[in-house]
Amino acid sequence: MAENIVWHEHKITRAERAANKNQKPCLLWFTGLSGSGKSTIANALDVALHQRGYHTFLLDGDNVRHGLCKDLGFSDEDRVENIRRIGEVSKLFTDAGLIVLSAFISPFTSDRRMVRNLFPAGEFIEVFMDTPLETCEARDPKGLYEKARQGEIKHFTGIDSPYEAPEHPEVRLDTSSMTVDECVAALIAFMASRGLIAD
Ligand SMILES: Nc1ncnc2c1ncn2[C@@H]1O[C@H](COP(=O)(O)OS(=O)(=O)O)[C@@H](OP(=O)(O)O)[C@H]1O
Ligand SMILES: Nc1ncnc2c1ncn2[C@@H]1O[C@H](COP(=O)(O)OP(=O)(O)O)[C@@H](O)[C@H]1O
Repeated sequence: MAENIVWHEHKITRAERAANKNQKPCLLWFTGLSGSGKSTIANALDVALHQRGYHTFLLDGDNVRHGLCKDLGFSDEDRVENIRRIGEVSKLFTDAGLIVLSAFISPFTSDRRMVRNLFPAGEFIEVFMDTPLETCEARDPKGLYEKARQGEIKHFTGIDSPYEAPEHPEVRLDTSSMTVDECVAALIAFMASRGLIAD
């Protein structure tokens, strides 16, 4: 498909764009079940980084599915395409020099690996929201587990569609035992330990 298309190098490099922002771009990839806290923690980290003066952007499942991915559903095939598009968009935003936070269920290991492989070593940070299904289901913030249990929603992750848990995430957070502030502190500490933000 891309055989007659030539890649154009930009005059301003990725490194120059980041240097103007005084920061190191990276992608924090939040993965986990619905209700595991991806959106809550990504938003809280976004606020914390923004307050420290960093230039960030947050990509979130529900919002992206209203626009860029509104043609996609929840079949395995559509989820693969969803993550492919979001990975590419995340890459573009980091090329622009931003710290990107992406929060999607992203249930398949191979798709998360594909996104990781778009990035130089150390710039992709997998954040596994390792909150037990029972906690997510008890929270049921959108009433979707209830509908899935009653068969009103098919292919719901964790119920009748698989979630392949990351084996070696950079960060693992369980929001059944950690507060929002503790999760944010753990992420800030991790980023500082990797030199992505100042101590
Ligand atoms: N069948 C099914 N399975 C899982 N989730 C469902 C489904 N139908 C709708 N929803 C809602 O869509 C949100 C997940 O979208 P994602 O783009 O993150 O999913 S995926 O990464 O492509 O698997 C998810 O949002 P979160 O609760 O924020 O995870 C749900 O609100
Ligand atoms: N420690 C915690 N961390 C994150 N969310 C929590 C925590 N305790 C309770 N919650 C609640 O759990 C729900 C998580 O939902 P959400 O962040 O939308 O998850 P996801 O984006 O993974 O679907 C929210 O209603 C949030 O207020």
